[in-house]
Amino acid sequence: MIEHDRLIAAEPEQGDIKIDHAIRPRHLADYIGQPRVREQLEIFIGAARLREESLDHTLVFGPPGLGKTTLANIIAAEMGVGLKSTSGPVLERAGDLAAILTNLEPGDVLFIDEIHRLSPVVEEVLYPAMEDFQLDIMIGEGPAARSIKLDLPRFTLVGATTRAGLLTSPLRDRFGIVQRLEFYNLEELATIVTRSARLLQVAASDDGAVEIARRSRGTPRIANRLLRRVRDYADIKGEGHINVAIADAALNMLNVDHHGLDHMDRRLLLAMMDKFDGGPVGVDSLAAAIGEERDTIEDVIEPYLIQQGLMMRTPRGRVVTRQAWSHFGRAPHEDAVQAAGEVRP
Ligand SMILES: Nc1ncnc2c1ncn2[C@@H]1O[C@H](COP(=O)(O)OP(=O)(O)OP(=O)(O)O)[C@@H](O)[C@H]1O
Ligand SMILES: [Mg+2]
Repeated sequence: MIEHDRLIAAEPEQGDIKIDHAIRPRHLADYIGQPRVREQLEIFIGAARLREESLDHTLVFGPPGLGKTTLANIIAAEMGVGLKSTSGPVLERAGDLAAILTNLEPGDVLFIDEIHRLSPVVEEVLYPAMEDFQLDIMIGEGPAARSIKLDLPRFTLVGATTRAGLLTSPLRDRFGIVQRLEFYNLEELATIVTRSARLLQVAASDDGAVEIARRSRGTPRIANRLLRRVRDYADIKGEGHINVAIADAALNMLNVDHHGLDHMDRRLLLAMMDKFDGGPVGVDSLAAAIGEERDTIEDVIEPYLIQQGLMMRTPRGRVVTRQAWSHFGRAPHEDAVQAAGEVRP
């Protein structure tokens, strides 16, 4: 079962959505970690409120589950304005975006998730809307076609994407504020687990929370999901109390290793070692070897492994590091280690 549904997948799943409303932070003060993002937004939001203006358009990027949607909601709440949400793939035609734009109230936040997936025609409509708060759209076809211009209320566009590099540069240039979310450290994740446990009325010791945090891949969504699974285990085997022993036993049972790596991570690293001698290997070959989409590797799996120093991107392709070989108890392949630019200790 666990082999199919990826326990530590960073994308939301059904169970996440159910408890999400209970634990999702609503205000900047409850948003744990990301100190640089929080500090900047506090200033920008404070200044915009002081001047009674709308906040500049804001782009938030980072791997799945780090808190982009949460941040969009917080921005609207802190500005005291409404939020309308949509996403890149949903907006198929220019008219879809026009309908949303003409429905905005002054000051509203328009949240566009997966903004790198907007179609070019929709992007064209977005440019004058962002820059001049004008809707400029063609209606009808052939000789009867005409262009109409409408004034829009001032609004704040909040765009979210897993990789800023996927945005076209005219779109990226139209954001006044750009925030990059980083993986969370152990202490921050433990604070998130403790907070969620409190809100869900689960008894968790500090060391139990730390153990869950350690194995959460730097990602709050995964931390909250592991907390739920460990709670189930604790209900049956630990009289409802989560401590370090219960957390460890539950996570071992769930196949999440001490590094927080799951079978997808392991499969990727093992394929690099076993099939490609540790690399360098191109991402497309790697995708074919493990039967995953290239995008999944680039957006979901690889960022954390790179951040943890288990693999690297080099101009010649991906390589595993010395640390990865030792994680799996193997002798490093010296060519690969050299390709990673690592010198013999
Ligand atoms: N800074 C934070 N402090 C506390 N909890 C957080 C924080 N960031 C995210 N979370 C929790 O993690 C969950 C996932 O966050 P969110 O849905 O905002 O991620 P996302 O970046 O939008 O992911 P995706 O790329 O899949 O859309 C939320 O339900 C929220 O409860
Ligand atoms: Mg989201």
